[in-house]
Amino acid sequence: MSTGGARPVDVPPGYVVGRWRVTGYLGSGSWGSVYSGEPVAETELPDGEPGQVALKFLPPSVGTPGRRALLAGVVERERRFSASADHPALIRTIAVETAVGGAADGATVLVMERAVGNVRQLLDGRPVPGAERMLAEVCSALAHMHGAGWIHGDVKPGNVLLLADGGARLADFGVTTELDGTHGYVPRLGSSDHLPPEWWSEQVGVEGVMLRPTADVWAFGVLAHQMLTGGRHPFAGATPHARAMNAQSYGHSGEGLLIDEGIAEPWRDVIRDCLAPDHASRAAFPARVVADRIDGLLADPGGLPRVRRCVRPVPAALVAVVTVVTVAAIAATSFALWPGSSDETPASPSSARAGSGTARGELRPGAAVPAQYRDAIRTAAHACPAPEVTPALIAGVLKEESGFDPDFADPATESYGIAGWTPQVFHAVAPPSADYMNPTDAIMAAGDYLCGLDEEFAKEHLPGDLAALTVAGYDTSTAAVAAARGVPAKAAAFTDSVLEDASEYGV
Ligand SMILES: Nc1ncnc2c1ncn2[C@@H]1O[C@H](COP(=O)(O)OP(=O)(O)OP(=O)(O)O)[C@@H](O)[C@H]1O
Repeated sequence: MSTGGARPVDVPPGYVVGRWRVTGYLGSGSWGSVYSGEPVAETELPDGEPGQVALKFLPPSVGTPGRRALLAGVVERERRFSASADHPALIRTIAVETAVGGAADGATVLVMERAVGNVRQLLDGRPVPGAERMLAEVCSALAHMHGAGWIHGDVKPGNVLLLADGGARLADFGVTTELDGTHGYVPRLGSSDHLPPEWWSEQVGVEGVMLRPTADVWAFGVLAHQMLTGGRHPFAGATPHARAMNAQSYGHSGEGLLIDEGIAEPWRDVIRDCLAPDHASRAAFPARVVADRIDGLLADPGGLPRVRRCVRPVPAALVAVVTVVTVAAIAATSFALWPGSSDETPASPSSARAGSGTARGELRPGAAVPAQYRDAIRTAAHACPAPEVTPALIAGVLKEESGFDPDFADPATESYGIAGWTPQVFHAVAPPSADYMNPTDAIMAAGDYLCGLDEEFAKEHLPGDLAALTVAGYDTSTAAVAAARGVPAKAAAFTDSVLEDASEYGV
C-alpha cells in the first residue's frame, strides 16, 4: 500500500543504484519501500529491458535479533524467487542490486518492471473491470509456481500489480517458499484476510508455520470474491481479525461462507471450491485445475460469466459508519503473529505484530478494574495479535467510556453500555446476535474494533505512538486519525486519560 508515513527505506530522487536512478516514490509495504526509476544511461538498455522500472528497497537487517532474522528471511526469499520467477503473469525482476551509500546503504534492491498500480486500489465497491481475465492470469501464475515447487504465500489484491497494457502480475515474494514434498515452512507472516482456516492451528516449528499450495488456492478464492464484488470479503466481520475468526469457525462447521449473489453462478462455483473449508477437500482443486476451469469459462462465450453489480445494499444510516470501518476492513492488511518471547518481538510496533498471549499490559492484581469484567477484558485482548491492544488498554477504554458501568447511557453522544458503543457502529462491527448493553459482547467488540484500528494504522505507518492512535481512532474514526496524521485534537484528552489508566492498570 502506498503510505504517506515513515518509509522503511527513504531515498531521495537521483539516488543511483546499479544502472538505475531513482525518479520518485511509489509506496511502502511492511518490509520495504518502492521507488520509480530509470536507467542512468538509456543507450545502454539491453534488448527487451523496460526503460521505466520500479526499485524495491529492502533494508539491511536492523532491530532486535527476532526482527533481523525475519527481515533477512523476507529479503532472501524475495531475492531467490524473484531471480527464478519466469511466467508472463509473474512480475519480472530484471536485476537484484545492493545499495551503496546514503540512508539506504546495504539495502537489497529488486529492479522490476514497473506497474501502474495494484488491484487493491481498484476495490471501490464495484466489480473490477476485466477481473475475470486478470484472475485467469493470476491463477495461471499460481499453477506455474506450484508446478515449479513454490508456494506464493501472500496472494491478495495489493500483490496483484497492473501493467500499463492492462495485464496483471502477481508480485511480492517475501513469504514465498519452496515445497519440500507436499508443503513448505514460512514465518508467521501473511494477510489474515487471505489465510485459510487451518493455518491458524498449524504447528509452528523452528522453520515457521507449515504452508501448502492449498493455502494459495484459498487466498485466490478470497481474491476472486473481492475482485468480482469490488472488495467484499466472503466472511462477515468489520475487521480482518473478525473475518479470520469467522473463516476459522467455517473451517470447523462448514458454515458462514457468504458468496455474494451478484457474482455469476460459474464463478460462484469456482470460488466455493477454492474456499473448501479444509486442506483435504481443497486439495481436489489444485491451482492448475482451477486455472483450466477459468480458461474454459473465458473461452466459452455461452458460459461466460456475467458479473452483475453487488446486490447487498448498505443501509443508508450506516453509510458514514461503514465508510470509516471499510477503510480498516478492506485494506488487506498484512500482519505477522510472532512467537511470544519478548526478545523476539520487533522493536517497531508499526511493522510488527506480537503473538497472542503476550505478557505485556496484563492487569495488575490490585488494579481498580472490576473483577467481573476481567476475564472478558483478557479474552478480548488475547484474541488480538497486536501488541498495543492489551488488557490494560481495553480496561482504560472502558474506564473512560463508562467508568465500567454496564448500564451507562448518554443519548446526547449516542454512547451506550460499558464500552460506550454507538448502536449503529456496534451493529456494523459485531455479530448479529451481540448486544452492546451486554458487558461481555461490548468488551469483545471493543477489543476487536481496537485490534482492527491498530492493524490499519500500523499498516499506514502513521507517525506517533500506535497505542495512542488506536485509542484516538476508537474515540473518533479511522478517517479523523488519518486526516490528522496523528491523534486529532478532539481526541487528545480521551486518549491521554486512557493511556494513563492503562499504565496504572497494567504490569
Ligand atoms: N513493480 C512495481 N511497480 C510499481 N509499483 C510497485 C511495484 N512493486 C510494488 N509496487 C507498489 O509499491 C507499494 C509497496 O509495495 P510492497 O510490495 O512493498 O508492499 P505491499 O504489498 O503494498 O504491502 P505488504 O508488503 O505489507 O504486503 C505498493 O503500492 C505497490 O503497489
